[in-house]
Amino acid sequence: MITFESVTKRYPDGTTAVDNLDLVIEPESFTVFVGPSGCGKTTSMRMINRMITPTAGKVIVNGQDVTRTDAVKLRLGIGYVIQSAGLLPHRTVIDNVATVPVLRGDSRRAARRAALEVLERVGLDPALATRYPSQLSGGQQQRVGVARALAADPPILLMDEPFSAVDPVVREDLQAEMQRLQAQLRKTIVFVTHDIDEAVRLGDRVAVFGPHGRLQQYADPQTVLASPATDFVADFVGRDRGYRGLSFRPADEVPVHEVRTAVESELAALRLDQGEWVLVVTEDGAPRGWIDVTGVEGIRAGNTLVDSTSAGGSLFTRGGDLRQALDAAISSPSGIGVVVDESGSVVGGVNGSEVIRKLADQRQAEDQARNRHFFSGETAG
Ligand SMILES: Nc1ncnc2c1ncn2[C@@H]1O[C@H](COP(=O)(O)OP(=O)(O)OP(=O)(O)O)[C@@H](O)[C@H]1O
Repeated sequence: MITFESVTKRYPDGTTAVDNLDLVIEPESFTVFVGPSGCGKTTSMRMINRMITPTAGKVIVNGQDVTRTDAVKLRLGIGYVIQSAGLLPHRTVIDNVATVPVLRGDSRRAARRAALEVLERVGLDPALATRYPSQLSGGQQQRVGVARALAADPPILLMDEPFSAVDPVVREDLQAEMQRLQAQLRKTIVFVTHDIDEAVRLGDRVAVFGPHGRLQQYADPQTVLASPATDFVADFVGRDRGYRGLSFRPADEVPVHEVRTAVESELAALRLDQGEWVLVVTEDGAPRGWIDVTGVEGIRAGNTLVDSTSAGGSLFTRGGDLRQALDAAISSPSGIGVVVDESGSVVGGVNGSEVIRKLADQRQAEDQARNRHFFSGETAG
């Protein structure tokens, strides 16, 4: 069991990321933390494995206050899957999966044999085991990320927006795979997403986070949908369900703006204003996450790129629909949805309010067309 007891996290710059959180996560349950970007989901999750320590209150895992447990031992019992899969690029798939068991003291041979079994379990062809991560598709990499987290057979699995960066079809496959796995394995899973559809589909329990890191509702998915506890939840749930209609509308008229980008080696020298965000990209132009002034300070102080950037959510591949464009915008800490081309390189950004405006324009044009048919005596199609 995982318990949050009056947990607050305030960052040194004064941001309250999590405000007085009380939450009990039952063993073997699938709990989803959902809410828009910046409402404290990731911070809450990272307090479970002690990547972040609370400012006040306690996080208790299996009866022990995590700040009083040995961090290494604690993490051996907690698998962790992140959006970009976090695979080691210079190790083969099988060695990525075998990493933790080897660290734990298993022989390399035994760890590799077990890794092959886990790969099969997550639906990956064992023939891929000798490839390097860059030789896999995004969806396959995420499966390897899940396999790696499962390899040490931890009772708890933390998953932070694990499927946000893959396209919607692959994402549905991965969700179905997760449901199948959970039915077999019965782990205690905590899963972060900004997508209410994903939350409702996967969760036994859904925790909806709102502004300033305040928990708005914690209930089973049906209750969240049918009886939202606050106006915020009603708006979030209602708005997001309205998105479904967006999937049929192309986004090709939504303006794509230039976004400021930087590669890792340029970060320490960046000068940013408070509230300004820069998109970090690889040498090939693929997105790696957003950075703000606090992140740049972190880089200068020697923190890693992963610790200094916000992964952001889903990407919008040029040519996609309005839902994907809006999804990218609301899941991004900067409010700008990242647009990539077919090869995954950044081409610019879309703005959430412009996506909504485009939708309103399209609906208005359709209404006018219907009225024209009506007044001319034709039947609308
Ligand atoms: N290291 C940090 N220093 C200062 N503020 C931070 C730090 N990490 C997160 N924050 C702030 O805390 C708040 C909560 O962030 P958190 O990442 O937990 O939210 P989230 O809901 O997971 O959002 P996202 O989905 O974008 O990651 C945000 O306002 C964020 O800017």
